Amino acid sequence: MFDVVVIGGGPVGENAAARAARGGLSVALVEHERYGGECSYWACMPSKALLRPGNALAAARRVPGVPVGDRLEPGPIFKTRDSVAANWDDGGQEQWVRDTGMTPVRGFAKITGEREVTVGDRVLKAEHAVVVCSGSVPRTPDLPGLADARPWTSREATSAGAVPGRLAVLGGGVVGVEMAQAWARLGSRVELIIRGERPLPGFAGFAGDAVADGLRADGVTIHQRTEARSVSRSDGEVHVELADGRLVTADELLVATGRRPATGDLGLDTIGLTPGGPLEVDDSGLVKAVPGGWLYAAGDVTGRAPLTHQGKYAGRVVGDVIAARAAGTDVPERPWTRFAATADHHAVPQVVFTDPEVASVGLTGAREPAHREVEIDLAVAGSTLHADGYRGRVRIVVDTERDVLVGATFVGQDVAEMVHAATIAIVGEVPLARLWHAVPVFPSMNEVWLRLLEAYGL
Ligand SMILES: Cc1cc2nc3c(=O)[nH]c(=O)nc-3n(C[C@H](O)[C@H](O)[C@H](O)COP(=O)(O)OP(=O)(O)OC[C@H]3O[C@@H](n4cnc5c(N)ncnc54)[C@H](O)[C@@H]3O)c2cc1C
Ligand SMILES: NC(=O)c1ccc[n+]([C@@H]2O[C@H](COP(=O)([O-])OP(=O)(O)OC[C@H]3O[C@@H](n4cnc5c(N)ncnc54)[C@H](O)[C@@H]3O)[C@@H](O)[C@H]2O)c1
Repeated sequence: MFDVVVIGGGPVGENAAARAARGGLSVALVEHERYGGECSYWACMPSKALLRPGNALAAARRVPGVPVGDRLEPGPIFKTRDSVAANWDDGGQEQWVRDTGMTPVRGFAKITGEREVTVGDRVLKAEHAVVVCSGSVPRTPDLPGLADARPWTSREATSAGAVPGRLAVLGGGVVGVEMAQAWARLGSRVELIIRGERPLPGFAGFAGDAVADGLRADGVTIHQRTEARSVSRSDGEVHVELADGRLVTADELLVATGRRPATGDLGLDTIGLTPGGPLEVDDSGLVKAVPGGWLYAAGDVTGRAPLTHQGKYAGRVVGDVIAARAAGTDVPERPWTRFAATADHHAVPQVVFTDPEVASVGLTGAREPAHREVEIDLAVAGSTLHADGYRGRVRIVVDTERDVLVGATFVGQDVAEMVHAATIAIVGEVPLARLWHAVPVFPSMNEVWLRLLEAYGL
C-alpha cells in the first residue's frame, strides 16, 4: 500500500510525485518506457539541441566582423543532441526517483478500480490518491497509404542520426515549423504542407508570417491552404499527393498533426470514464467526473496546456493538494493559491524556438471591447546592436478597464527570454501606470517595453 500512485514518469508525473513525497507521503511512480518522459528524449530537449546550432550560426552571421563557416556540421550536432537526450538512457532519472524517496515501478499501469492500479501482476493500492500523468501520443490523420509509408513522428524527427536529402513535413504547428527549420538548416530540402494561410494558427498572425519568412529564407517550400490526400512509398521515396493534385516527393515524411491524450489503454472504463479523451480536471487537478476525491491528473493528459513547464506547474499543484488533504489541512478553492493552477486560464507562456523566435503569453489579440492591442516593431538601440538588420515585432493586449496587461507576443531573434517579464506583469496584474516605473535597461531589447507603453499613451 502506498499513499499515492502516480501513473507516468514524465516531467509532470515526476513533479507531482516529488511534491507529494516532499509532503511526507509514500509514492509509487509507474513508468513503462523511460523516466523523464517524452520531453527529455523525443521532444523539448533534443528538438532544441537540433535548433540551437542553426540559430547560433544565423545570429553570428548577423554580426559583421564575426568570422563564421557557411554551414552546420551534423555529426557534432547529433552528438550534442544525443548527450542532451542522455543517450536515451534513463538510469540517472530512475536514480533521482529513488534519491527523492519515491518507489519506481517499471511497467504499464492500468486503473483496475477505485484507488487501485495494476502493473503486470502487481496490484498497487493508493491510500490517498492516484494521479494520471500519462501524457500524449501523436495524432495521425487517416490518410490512404500513410501507415505503409513508414512516416516519421516527432520521435524520429528528434532522434534521427542522418540528414535526409529531402524531407516533407505535414502540419504547420509548433513541431512542424521547428523541425522544418532544424532539418533545413542541417541540410535537408524541406517542403512544409499546411492547411491555412500561414503556419502557427494558434498564434498572432504576424508571428506565423514572420516564421514563414524565416523558413523560406532557409529554402523551405511552403504549400499553404492545402492538405495531403494520399501517401505512398516506393523505391525509397515517399510521395504525398496534395488536395490540389500537386505531388511532393521526399526521402522522409514527418507527420506533425498534433497529439492526443494517452488515455486509450488506461482502464478508464473500469471507473466509468470513456477511454481516449482528455481527463478533465478542476484547478486543483481533481478529475471532475470521478466521485470520491481520489483521482487526479496533470499535464498533457488533461488537454489543458500541453507544455512541459505548464504541466510541471499543474503537477506541483496536484502534489501539494494531495499532501495537504492527506494531512487534514484545509485546501482553499480560491484562485492564485498554491493549490490552484490558476495561471492556466490567464498566463500560459510558450516559445517557438525557430528563427525568428515567437514568445507569447496570455491573449494573442483583443477578445473583449475593453481590450486594446498595441503593436510596434521591435526596433530599439538594443535590437540594432543585437543583429545587423534586426527584424522583430511585438504586440501587447491591455485590459483598459483594469489597466493591466492580458497578453503579449514577441517575434524576433532571441526574444525567448523577454516573455517572462510579460508573464510576471500578467500574473501580478501590475497596473500599467506602475509598469511604467519598471525601467528597461539601455541598450537592451527590453527597451521595447518603454516604446509599447509610450504607444499606449503613457
Ligand atoms: C517535438 C516536440 C517538442 C516539444 N517541445 C517543447 C518545448 O520546447 N517546450 C515545452 O514546454 N513543451 C514542448 N513539447 C511538449 C512537451 O513535450 C509535453 O507537453 C510534455 O512532455 C508533457 O509532459 P507529460 O509528463 O504530461 O507527458 P509525457 O512527457 O508524454 O510523459 C508521460 C509519461 O507517461 C508514461 N506513461 C504513459 N502511459 C503510461 C502507463 N499506462 N503506465 C506507465 N507509464 C505510462 C510515458 O511512457 C511517458 O514517459 C514538445 C513536444 C514535442 C512532441
Ligand atoms: N516549443 C514548444 O513549446 C513546443 C514545440 C513542439 C511541440 N510543442 C507542443 O507539442 C504539441 C504537439 O505539437 P504539434 O505541432 O504536433 O501540434 P499542434 O496542435 O501545435 O499543430 C498541429 C497542426 O497540424 C495541423 N493539422 C492537423 N491535421 C492536419 C492534416 N490532416 N493535414 C495538415 N495539417 C494538419 C493543425 O491544423 C495544426 O496546425 C503541441 O501542444 C505543442 O504546443 C511545443
